[in-house]
Amino acid sequence: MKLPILLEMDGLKALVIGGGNVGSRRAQTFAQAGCRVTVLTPSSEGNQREIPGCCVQAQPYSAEQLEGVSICAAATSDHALNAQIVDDCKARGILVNAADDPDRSDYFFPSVIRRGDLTISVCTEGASPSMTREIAETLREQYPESVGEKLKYLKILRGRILNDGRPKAEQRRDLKRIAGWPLERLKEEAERGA
Ligand SMILES: C[C@@]1(CC(=O)O)c2cc3[nH]c(cc4nc(cc5[nH]c(cc(n2)[C@H]1CCC(=O)O)[C@@](C)(CC(=O)O)[C@@H]5CCC(=O)O)C(CC(=O)O)=C4CCC(=O)O)c(CCC(=O)O)c3CC(=O)O
Ligand SMILES: NC(=O)C1=CN([C@@H]2O[C@H](COP(=O)(O)OP(=O)(O)OC[C@H]3O[C@@H](n4cnc5c(N)ncnc54)[C@H](O)[C@@H]3O)[C@@H](O)[C@H]2O)C=CC1
Repeated sequence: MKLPILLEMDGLKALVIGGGNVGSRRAQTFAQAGCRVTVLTPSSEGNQREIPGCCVQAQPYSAEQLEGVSICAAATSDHALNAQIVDDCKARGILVNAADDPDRSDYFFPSVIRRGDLTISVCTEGASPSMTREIAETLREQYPESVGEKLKYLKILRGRILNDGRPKAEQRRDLKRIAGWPLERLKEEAERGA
């Protein structure tokens, strides 16, 4: 069973094998999360592709490349190779995803919507990535960028409430109440106490 948790990825070493469409997307996802990312591509593809924030190496995969790696994504179009990478990672306790094998993957890449401190993640565990995309689109409209701004003020007000020395029950009541306030009111209240 897959558990949705938010992992701190800063500084972790990630290895992506295959620098095609899917591989470069995976690599950028890791890089944006602060990982140190290496992408292995066949030497024939050499310097064809640059992937922002990633170290692209025109080298074949070998299990030695897994040294020091925390998380791995096998994204080649070679099914047998992807399966070998999964075996090698599992033998070493490294978390692994295979782009062509949801059943053997330790984790999935969901569709992610970020609005400031709000993270919404959608996944159908491979049943229908198209449906995932559709649901994510709906959520993007339902939760516009302004939600991130709201959260910024809620965080300030929450900090204040938790430090105001009142009984816990009263604080909780207020925390629930302000969560329903519109942006303007939150902003006003947060700026008033600043
Ligand atoms: C298991 C998983 C990978 C993992 O994480 O391990 C996986 C597996 C596979 N996808 C395939 C196909 C497609 N994937 C997409 C799109 C996305 N796929 C994504 C995730 C995942 N895809 C994971 C499960 C997530 C879940 O189920 O919720 C998203 C969310 C994130 C991302 O990839 O970055 C991104 C949407 C991002 C967004 O826009 O929000 C589209 C649609 C499109 O591109 O428009 C198609 C074609 C239409 C279709 O098939 O529906 C195939 C067949 C490949 C083949 O034919 O060879 C496989 C392999 C298999 O099924 O075996
Ligand atoms: N969202 C998802 O998870 C999706 C997954 N897939 C799966 O992902 C895999 C890759 O798909 P794409 O990136 O679209 O294909 P692609 O053809 O764009 O890229 C495949 C890459 O694998 C590389 N490759 C092939 N053999 C290799 C080897 N021995 N060593 C290193 N690299 C090697 C190729 O050079 C190429 O760069 C496929 O298995 C496909 O079934 C495909 C579409 C969506």
